[in-house]
Amino acid sequence: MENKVITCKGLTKRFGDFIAVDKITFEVQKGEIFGFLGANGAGKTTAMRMLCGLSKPTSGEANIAGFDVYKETEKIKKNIGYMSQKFSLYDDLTVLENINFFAGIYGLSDTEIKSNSHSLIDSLGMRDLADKRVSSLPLGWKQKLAFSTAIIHKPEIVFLDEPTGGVDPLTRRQFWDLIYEASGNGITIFVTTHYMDEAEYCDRVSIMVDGRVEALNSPSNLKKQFSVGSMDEVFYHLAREAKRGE
Ligand SMILES: Nc1ncnc2c1ncn2[C@@H]1O[C@H](COP(=O)(O)OP(=O)(O)OP(=O)(O)O)[C@@H](O)[C@H]1O
Repeated sequence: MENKVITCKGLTKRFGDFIAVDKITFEVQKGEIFGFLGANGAGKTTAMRMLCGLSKPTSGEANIAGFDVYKETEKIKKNIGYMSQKFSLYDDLTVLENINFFAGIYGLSDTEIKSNSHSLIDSLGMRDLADKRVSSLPLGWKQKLAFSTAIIHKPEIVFLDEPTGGVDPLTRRQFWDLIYEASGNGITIFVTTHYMDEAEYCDRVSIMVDGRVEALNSPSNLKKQFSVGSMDEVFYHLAREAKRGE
Protein backbone atom coordinates (compact mmCIF):
# COMPACT_ATOMS: atom_id res chain seq x y z
CA MET A 1 0.00 0.00 0.00
CA GLU A 2 3.06 2.30 -0.08
CA ASN A 3 2.13 3.30 -3.63
CA LYS A 4 -0.85 5.42 -2.64
CA VAL A 5 -0.72 8.82 -4.33
CA ILE A 6 -4.12 10.08 -3.21
CA THR A 7 -5.62 9.40 0.19
CA CYS A 8 -8.62 11.16 1.58
CA LYS A 9 -10.45 10.47 4.79
CA GLY A 10 -13.71 12.07 5.83
CA LEU A 11 -13.07 14.96 3.44
CA THR A 12 -15.90 17.48 3.70
CA LYS A 13 -16.83 20.84 2.18
CA ARG A 14 -19.67 22.99 3.44
CA PHE A 15 -21.01 26.16 1.89
CA GLY A 16 -22.87 27.68 4.85
CA ASP A 17 -25.40 25.05 5.93
CA PHE A 18 -25.12 23.13 2.67
CA ILE A 19 -22.81 20.08 2.67
CA ALA A 20 -21.48 19.89 -0.90
CA VAL A 21 -19.00 17.05 -0.17
CA ASP A 22 -19.87 14.81 2.76
CA LYS A 23 -17.05 12.81 4.43
CA ILE A 24 -15.59 11.15 1.36
CA THR A 25 -12.94 8.48 1.98
CA PHE A 26 -10.83 6.63 -0.60
CA GLU A 27 -7.31 5.90 -1.81
CA VAL A 28 -5.83 5.87 -5.29
CA GLN A 29 -2.72 3.88 -6.26
CA LYS A 30 0.16 5.09 -8.42
CA GLY A 31 -0.58 4.63 -12.13
CA GLU A 32 -4.23 3.83 -11.48
CA ILE A 33 -6.99 5.19 -13.74
CA PHE A 34 -9.61 6.32 -11.24
CA GLY A 35 -13.03 7.36 -12.55
CA PHE A 36 -14.90 9.91 -10.42
CA LEU A 37 -18.56 9.78 -11.39
CA GLY A 38 -21.73 11.38 -10.13
CA ALA A 39 -24.85 13.10 -11.42
CA ASN A 40 -24.94 16.88 -11.91
CA GLY A 41 -24.42 18.62 -8.58
CA ALA A 42 -23.20 15.47 -6.79
CA GLY A 43 -20.07 17.31 -5.63
CA LYS A 44 -17.36 16.08 -8.03
CA THR A 45 -15.91 19.46 -8.97
CA THR A 46 -15.95 20.65 -5.36
CA ALA A 47 -14.12 17.47 -4.27
CA MET A 48 -11.63 17.71 -7.10
CA ARG A 49 -10.85 21.36 -6.30
CA MET A 50 -9.99 20.35 -2.73
CA LEU A 51 -7.75 17.52 -3.95
CA CYS A 52 -5.91 19.92 -6.29
CA GLY A 53 -5.24 22.36 -3.46
CA LEU A 54 -7.54 25.00 -4.96
CA SER A 55 -10.16 25.01 -2.21
CA LYS A 56 -9.71 24.48 1.52
CA PRO A 57 -11.69 21.60 3.01
CA THR A 58 -14.06 22.30 5.89
CA SER A 59 -12.90 19.12 7.64
CA GLY A 60 -11.32 15.73 7.04
CA GLU A 61 -7.90 14.82 5.70
CA ALA A 62 -6.33 14.46 2.28
CA ASN A 63 -2.85 13.83 1.04
CA ILE A 64 -1.91 14.28 -2.62
CA ALA A 65 1.42 13.01 -3.96
CA GLY A 66 2.75 13.10 -0.40
CA PHE A 67 1.49 16.62 0.38
CA ASP A 68 -1.19 17.84 2.73
CA VAL A 69 -4.19 19.68 1.26
CA TYR A 70 -4.29 22.20 4.11
CA LYS A 71 -0.62 23.11 4.44
CA GLU A 72 1.15 22.23 1.20
CA THR A 73 -1.08 23.45 -1.59
CA GLU A 74 1.78 25.02 -3.58
CA LYS A 75 3.69 21.72 -3.58
CA ILE A 76 0.53 19.90 -4.66
CA LYS A 77 0.07 22.29 -7.60
CA LYS A 78 3.66 21.63 -8.76
CA ASN A 79 3.17 17.86 -8.66
CA ILE A 80 -0.14 17.58 -10.48
CA GLY A 81 -1.50 18.34 -13.92
CA TYR A 82 -5.03 19.64 -14.50
CA MET A 83 -7.26 19.72 -17.53
CA SER A 84 -10.87 20.79 -17.77
CA GLN A 85 -13.25 21.68 -20.55
CA LYS A 86 -13.35 25.26 -19.37
CA PHE A 87 -9.68 25.89 -18.64
CA SER A 88 -7.33 24.44 -21.20
CA LEU A 89 -5.69 26.07 -24.20
CA TYR A 90 -5.38 29.59 -25.57
CA ASP A 91 -7.30 29.70 -28.84
CA ASP A 92 -5.39 32.67 -30.24
CA LEU A 93 -1.95 31.09 -29.71
CA THR A 94 -0.49 28.46 -32.04
CA VAL A 95 -0.04 24.82 -31.08
CA LEU A 96 3.67 25.34 -30.39
CA GLU A 97 3.09 28.58 -28.46
CA ASN A 98 0.54 26.82 -26.25
CA ILE A 99 2.94 23.97 -25.49
CA ASN A 100 5.77 26.39 -24.70
CA PHE A 101 3.46 28.52 -22.54
CA PHE A 102 2.27 25.62 -20.38
CA ALA A 103 5.74 24.11 -20.15
CA GLY A 104 6.91 27.49 -18.80
CA ILE A 105 4.03 27.71 -16.33
CA TYR A 106 4.88 24.21 -15.08
CA GLY A 107 8.46 25.30 -14.42
CA LEU A 108 10.41 23.53 -17.19
CA SER A 109 13.78 25.05 -18.17
CA ASP A 110 14.31 26.58 -21.64
CA THR A 111 16.27 23.52 -22.81
CA GLU A 112 13.59 21.14 -21.51
CA ILE A 113 10.89 23.24 -23.18
CA LYS A 114 12.66 23.04 -26.53
CA SER A 115 13.23 19.30 -26.50
CA ASN A 116 9.88 18.41 -24.87
CA SER A 117 7.75 20.58 -27.15
CA HIS A 118 9.17 19.14 -30.36
CA SER A 119 8.96 15.52 -29.21
CA LEU A 120 5.40 16.16 -28.01
CA ILE A 121 4.35 17.60 -31.36
CA ASP A 122 5.88 14.60 -33.12
CA SER A 123 4.27 12.05 -30.83
CA LEU A 124 0.87 13.68 -31.38
CA GLY A 125 1.45 13.63 -35.14
CA MET A 126 0.92 17.42 -35.20
CA ARG A 127 4.12 18.59 -36.90
CA ASP A 128 2.19 20.13 -39.80
CA LEU A 129 -0.08 21.91 -37.33
CA ALA A 130 2.61 23.37 -35.04
CA ASP A 131 2.18 26.92 -36.36
CA LYS A 132 -1.60 26.79 -36.68
CA ARG A 133 -3.75 28.65 -34.20
CA VAL A 134 -5.51 26.36 -31.76
CA SER A 135 -8.85 27.97 -32.71
CA SER A 136 -8.57 26.30 -36.13
CA LEU A 137 -8.21 22.76 -34.73
CA PRO A 138 -11.07 20.28 -34.39
CA LEU A 139 -12.22 19.76 -30.77
CA GLY A 140 -10.77 16.23 -30.55
CA TRP A 141 -7.29 17.54 -31.44
CA LYS A 142 -7.61 20.36 -28.93
CA GLN A 143 -8.44 17.83 -26.21
CA LYS A 144 -5.42 15.66 -27.04
CA LEU A 145 -3.17 18.71 -27.06
CA ALA A 146 -4.63 19.98 -23.76
CA PHE A 147 -4.04 16.59 -22.13
CA SER A 148 -0.46 16.45 -23.39
CA THR A 149 0.31 19.94 -22.11
CA ALA A 150 -1.24 19.02 -18.73
CA ILE A 151 1.35 16.26 -18.32
CA ILE A 152 4.33 17.96 -19.99
CA HIS A 153 6.07 18.31 -16.59
CA LYS A 154 5.55 14.57 -15.85
CA PRO A 155 3.35 15.10 -12.79
CA GLU A 156 2.52 12.35 -10.29
CA ILE A 157 -1.19 12.77 -10.91
CA VAL A 158 -3.30 14.38 -13.61
CA PHE A 159 -6.82 15.55 -12.82
CA LEU A 160 -9.19 15.54 -15.79
CA ASP A 161 -12.56 17.25 -15.40
CA GLU A 162 -14.85 15.97 -18.18
CA PRO A 163 -11.96 16.02 -20.66
CA THR A 164 -13.83 14.66 -23.67
CA GLY A 165 -17.09 16.62 -23.57
CA GLY A 166 -18.74 17.05 -26.94
CA VAL A 167 -16.81 14.56 -29.05
CA ASP A 168 -17.89 11.27 -30.63
CA PRO A 169 -17.08 7.80 -29.18
CA LEU A 170 -14.26 7.14 -31.70
CA THR A 171 -12.47 10.39 -30.83
CA ARG A 172 -13.01 9.62 -27.14
CA ARG A 173 -11.43 6.20 -27.66
CA GLN A 174 -8.37 7.83 -29.27
CA PHE A 175 -8.10 10.23 -26.36
CA TRP A 176 -8.12 7.25 -24.00
CA ASP A 177 -5.11 5.77 -25.80
CA LEU A 178 -3.17 8.78 -24.50
CA ILE A 179 -4.54 8.18 -21.00
CA TYR A 180 -3.42 4.53 -21.06
CA GLU A 181 0.02 5.57 -22.26
CA ALA A 182 0.37 8.12 -19.44
CA SER A 183 -0.82 5.58 -16.87
CA GLY A 184 1.70 3.05 -18.27
CA ASN A 185 4.37 5.67 -17.59
CA GLY A 186 3.31 5.80 -13.93
CA ILE A 187 1.11 8.91 -14.04
CA THR A 188 -2.04 8.47 -11.96
CA ILE A 189 -5.24 9.51 -13.72
CA PHE A 190 -8.17 11.00 -11.79
CA VAL A 191 -10.99 11.60 -14.25
CA THR A 192 -14.58 12.82 -14.04
CA THR A 193 -16.92 11.93 -16.85
CA HIS A 194 -20.57 11.64 -17.78
CA TYR A 195 -19.82 9.05 -20.46
CA MET A 196 -20.35 5.47 -19.35
CA ASP A 197 -18.12 4.05 -22.10
CA GLU A 198 -15.30 5.96 -20.41
CA ALA A 199 -16.26 4.59 -17.01
CA GLU A 200 -15.69 1.11 -18.46
CA TYR A 201 -12.11 2.08 -19.36
CA CYS A 202 -11.19 2.95 -15.74
CA ASP A 203 -9.42 0.58 -13.33
CA ARG A 204 -11.81 1.63 -10.57
CA VAL A 205 -14.79 3.93 -10.45
CA SER A 206 -16.33 5.83 -7.57
CA ILE A 207 -19.89 7.09 -7.83
CA MET A 208 -20.99 10.13 -5.83
CA VAL A 209 -24.59 10.78 -4.87
CA ASP A 210 -25.56 13.96 -3.01
CA GLY A 211 -22.03 14.61 -1.76
CA ARG A 212 -21.25 11.06 -0.64
CA VAL A 213 -19.32 8.25 -2.33
CA GLU A 214 -22.02 5.58 -2.63
CA ALA A 215 -20.04 2.95 -4.57
CA LEU A 216 -16.40 2.32 -5.37
CA ASN A 217 -14.99 -0.67 -7.21
CA SER A 218 -13.79 -1.91 -10.60
CA PRO A 219 -16.42 -1.64 -13.37
CA SER A 220 -16.82 -5.43 -13.47
CA ASN A 221 -17.27 -5.69 -9.68
CA LEU A 222 -19.77 -2.82 -9.68
CA LYS A 223 -21.83 -4.59 -12.32
CA LYS A 224 -21.75 -7.77 -10.20
CA GLN A 225 -22.60 -5.82 -7.04
CA PHE A 226 -25.73 -4.32 -8.62
CA SER A 227 -26.52 -7.42 -10.74
CA VAL A 228 -26.62 -5.44 -13.97
CA GLY A 229 -24.92 -5.71 -17.35
CA SER A 230 -23.57 -2.19 -17.91
CA MET A 231 -22.10 0.81 -16.10
CA ASP A 232 -25.06 2.78 -17.43
CA GLU A 233 -27.37 0.64 -15.31
CA VAL A 234 -25.08 0.85 -12.25
CA PHE A 235 -25.09 4.63 -12.58
CA TYR A 236 -28.85 4.81 -13.09
CA HIS A 237 -29.44 2.54 -10.09
CA LEU A 238 -27.52 4.95 -7.81
CA ALA A 239 -28.31 8.29 -9.43
CA ARG A 240 -32.08 7.78 -9.32
CA GLU A 241 -31.81 8.03 -5.50
CA ALA A 242 -30.22 11.48 -5.79
CA LYS A 243 -32.09 14.45 -4.34
CA ARG A 244 -29.84 17.06 -5.99
CA GLY A 245 -29.30 17.73 -9.67
CA GLU A 246 -31.60 18.61 -12.50
N1 LIG B 1 -19.25 28.21 -4.09
C1 LIG B 1 -20.39 27.55 -3.84
N2 LIG B 1 -21.31 28.04 -3.01
C2 LIG B 1 -22.46 27.38 -2.75
N3 LIG B 1 -22.80 26.18 -3.28
C3 LIG B 1 -21.91 25.64 -4.12
C4 LIG B 1 -20.67 26.29 -4.46
N4 LIG B 1 -19.98 25.48 -5.33
C5 LIG B 1 -20.78 24.39 -5.53
N5 LIG B 1 -21.92 24.49 -4.80
C6 LIG B 1 -22.99 23.50 -4.75
O1 LIG B 1 -22.42 22.27 -4.37
C7 LIG B 1 -23.05 21.19 -5.07
C8 LIG B 1 -21.99 20.38 -5.77
O2 LIG B 1 -21.50 21.12 -6.89
P1 LIG B 1 -20.36 20.57 -7.83
O3 LIG B 1 -20.12 21.60 -8.87
O4 LIG B 1 -19.22 20.12 -7.01
O5 LIG B 1 -21.07 19.30 -8.48
P2 LIG B 1 -20.63 18.40 -9.70
O6 LIG B 1 -20.81 16.99 -9.25
O7 LIG B 1 -19.27 18.80 -10.14
O8 LIG B 1 -21.70 18.75 -10.79
P3 LIG B 1 -21.57 18.92 -12.40
O9 LIG B 1 -21.45 17.53 -12.94
O10 LIG B 1 -22.86 19.57 -12.76
O11 LIG B 1 -20.36 19.77 -12.65
C9 LIG B 1 -24.07 21.82 -6.01
O12 LIG B 1 -25.36 21.74 -5.40
C10 LIG B 1 -23.61 23.25 -6.13
O13 LIG B 1 -24.69 24.12 -6.36
